[in-house]
Amino acid sequence: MPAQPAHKRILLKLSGEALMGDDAFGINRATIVRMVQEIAEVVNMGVEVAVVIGGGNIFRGVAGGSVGMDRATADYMGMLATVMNALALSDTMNKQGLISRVMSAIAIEQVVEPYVRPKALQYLEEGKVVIFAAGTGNPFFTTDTAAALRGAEIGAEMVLKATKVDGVYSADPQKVPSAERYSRISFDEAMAQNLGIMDATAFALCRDQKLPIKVFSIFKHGALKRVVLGEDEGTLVYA
Ligand SMILES: Nc1ncnc2c1ncn2[C@@H]1O[C@H](COP(=O)(O)OP(=O)(O)O)[C@@H](O)[C@H]1O
Ligand SMILES: O=c1ccn([C@@H]2O[C@H](COP(=O)(O)OP(=O)(O)O)[C@@H](O)[C@H]2O)c(=O)[nH]1
Repeated sequence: MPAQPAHKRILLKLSGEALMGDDAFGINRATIVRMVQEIAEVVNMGVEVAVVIGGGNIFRGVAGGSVGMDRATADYMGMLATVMNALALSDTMNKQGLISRVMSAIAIEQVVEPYVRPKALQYLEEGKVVIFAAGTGNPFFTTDTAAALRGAEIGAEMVLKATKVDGVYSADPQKVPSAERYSRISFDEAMAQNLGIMDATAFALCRDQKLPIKVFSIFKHGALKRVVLGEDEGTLVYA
């Protein structure tokens, strides 16, 4: 008998920057195709998958703000960047035989449908992949917070944060090579140590809702499937 998934419904957060692959910016075709193949594997196991996609490969509000732009304006540009990524992801999914629907937190109806919670739940029950675009719809937030928010709203059993590093470390591993990886850490410990893997708003929301987070590498082949099967992969952040 094939292995059974440990989770029925998950919220997958895909880092925008991971979509760049080895490119300097934008969306790397081979990278997005490979990501979709990994997602298809878990969808085909019967897991209901919702995705929150970032936008850092195209635009980051903090970067715009730092060069003198009004921060809120820069953040709206960042949200629009996530819509572009969502459309690219959805297109790639549909070409690979998955059925996906993009829902936006900001009104942009000629392009994608608005986020309506019951509709999102219906799509998930029908086995469609729902891609949440435009983050939370508010400036000064991140797509990590959107992942926590939407994860809680749809009753996901876990938030899966697919990123460039393979877990939560004692310090940023890209800056401190000697940092050690945790196999599990509580929200309180992660927040007390100010670990930069996720912003505090996202951590706090997940902690309050008792929604665990699994941090793992999007570049590691088969990692998503192993997380869904409940195998030892990445770092578990628990309440
Ligand atoms: N304690 C830590 N453990 C792991 N990664 C960390 C830590 N502190 C900072 N980071 C950094 O956080 C990044 C992941 O955050 P993420 O928000 O997914 O990136 P992005 O902003 O591209 O989406 C990693 O690239 C890593 O360098
Ligand atoms: O609820 C949100 C989500 C995102 N953003 C903006 O969109 C950008 C891209 O999102 P993020 O940086 O979270 O993407 P990732 O780190 O995953 O690439 C952010 O920098 C913000 O400027 C925002 O203003 N509100």
